[in-house]
Amino acid sequence: MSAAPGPLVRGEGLTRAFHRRGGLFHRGAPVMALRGVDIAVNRGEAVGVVGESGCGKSTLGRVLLRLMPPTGGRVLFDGEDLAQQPAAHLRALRRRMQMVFQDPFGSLDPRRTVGAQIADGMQIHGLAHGSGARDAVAALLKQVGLDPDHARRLPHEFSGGQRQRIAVARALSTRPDFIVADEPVSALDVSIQAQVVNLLADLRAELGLALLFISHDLHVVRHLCDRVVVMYLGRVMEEGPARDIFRAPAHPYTRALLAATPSLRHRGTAGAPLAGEVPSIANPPSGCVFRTRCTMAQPACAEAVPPIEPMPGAADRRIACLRAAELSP
Ligand SMILES: Nc1ncnc2c1ncn2[C@@H]1O[C@H](COP(=O)(O)OP(=O)(O)OP(=O)(O)O)[C@@H](O)[C@H]1O
Repeated sequence: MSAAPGPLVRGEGLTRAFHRRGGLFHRGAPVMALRGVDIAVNRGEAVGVVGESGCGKSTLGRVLLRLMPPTGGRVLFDGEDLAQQPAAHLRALRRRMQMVFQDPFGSLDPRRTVGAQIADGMQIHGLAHGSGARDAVAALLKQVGLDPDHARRLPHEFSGGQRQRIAVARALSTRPDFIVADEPVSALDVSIQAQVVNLLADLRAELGLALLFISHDLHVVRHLCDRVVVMYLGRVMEEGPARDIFRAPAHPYTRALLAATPSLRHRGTAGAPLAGEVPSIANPPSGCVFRTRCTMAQPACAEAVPPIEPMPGAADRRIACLRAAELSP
């Protein structure tokens, strides 16, 4: 397996527009779900993506896996630009990247046994057939904490947590290096969320997987992730080691997000909780998109989009704020 230097996955200047229908002859202004997002995920690293609903987290995950193409920018997987690959090579790269979706009920075919569904990826990619595939399915079920004999059952015979384990087994079936988990536990009972999170954490450590973990739940992100990317209205506001960001959030948006989670507040660093509604993503504020809710906004914030840059005094963190120098931890 090749191992180009640099991150396993890199998104550069990613934009993604969605066109809305605006009547028979008129197309409404596009929704820009991503606006110039740069992101890197290193081998074996877990990166959390957080931000309020609609800020572009799922779109980012899908674009990185090329489940949808970006409308601008590019995605490099192991150093290779996904948009430039011939179909056969793209398929080979795809084997190495998988997704676990939020809804364990909708993501499995109700009419096929879970074993058959777990075996699909192995067969498509020529990894195992026949009894080899059956053995591999049994091993995967065991690896995710299920009885190997369950391969013969249909999805409706399982609970939500068990189905999400099956979805994880299916994602692992192609022996990926990179998994995007999009809110993988938010549809589950609170009582079993931790079990599935712990399963993902264990598998990541055991298999050396890189993980993009999309979540509203900051506690889970703190528990699971090495790094955090904070998004707002299609842009990255702040990024850095999870430990540092949770200990000392810098961007006013990150501070406000953490302040909304009382158990994550830290004396001296918590800002005011978020006030007001998220502006429409179809018509975001000029300049810094967060300025209309920011307690530190100045007139200059309306004029230009602040670039995301290394934070003064913390080279492994990046922040998009005109007042970054005042915010350094
Ligand atoms: N297929 C689509 N067609 C049109 N608009 C879309 C599509 N997918 C996403 N959007 C829009 O893009 C924006 C970002 O959506 P996205 O699902 O990426 O956000 P999110 O942060 O994952 O939200 P949530 O936390 O609610 O899942 C939203 O305004 C959404 O309505």
